[in-house]
Amino acid sequence: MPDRHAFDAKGTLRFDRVEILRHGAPLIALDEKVEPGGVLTVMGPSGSGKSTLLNYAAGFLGSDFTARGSVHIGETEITRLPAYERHVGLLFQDPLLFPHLSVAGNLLFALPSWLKGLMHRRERVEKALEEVGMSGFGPRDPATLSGGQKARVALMRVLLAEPRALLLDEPFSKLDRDLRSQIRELVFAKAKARGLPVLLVTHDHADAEAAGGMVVEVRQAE
Ligand SMILES: Nc1ncnc2c1ncn2[C@@H]1O[C@H](COP(=O)(O)OP(=O)(O)OP(=O)(O)O)[C@@H](O)[C@H]1O
Repeated sequence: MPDRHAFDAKGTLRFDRVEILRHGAPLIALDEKVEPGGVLTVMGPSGSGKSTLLNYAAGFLGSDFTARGSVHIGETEITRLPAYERHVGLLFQDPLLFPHLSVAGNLLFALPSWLKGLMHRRERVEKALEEVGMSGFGPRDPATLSGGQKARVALMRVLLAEPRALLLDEPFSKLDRDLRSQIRELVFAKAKARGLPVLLVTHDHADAEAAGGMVVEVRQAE
């Protein structure tokens, strides 16, 4: 049996005295936690290191940076694990759907490898589309979708991979106002229903308010 999960329990996402340095100079620091189903919002000026912080948690820190401190989900220190075993779901400004795959292909790609049987996999995908009001969209080319539809597919692609936490890097910023509030309600509701802790990076106070949790303001590094 392949490793079904590197770790199973849902848990608190915890940044334990994390400090990130760029070329040896302090960039950003975070010492906070977010409970399952909760949202922690990180706000701050452009260039203050918010995306870098998410990259550290996800395992993609660039070579210009070094980090101290650790990131945990429940009892597991994920910063000790390779990126592919961290089970964090990432959403960015752009939905980043694979252009050469259909909507269903994008979603099938995300399913964990232990989930066997093509029929079973297809059913999961169809259910995911149904969950976001997109039944029957499986064969569509992602290029033919509206911005809101792309955002919904990107969300379900992340959730189908069964993450233990969500890291959101300005995922609503390219959507116009009405759509923005719809999509963010959807993202927060799905995360809450699954008991996932969420770290949200945003410039928008309305996003922070809608998230409802604690807000941390980071400053521009000197
Ligand atoms: N891959 C990289 N290699 C080197 N420097 C980088 C890299 N990515 C970002 N930087 C630099 O690191 C600093 C922090 O960037 P980061 O993208 O984390 O900031 P941010 O707070 O997310 O900004 P924004 O709000 O504009 O998205 C910036 O000075 C940026 O130019």
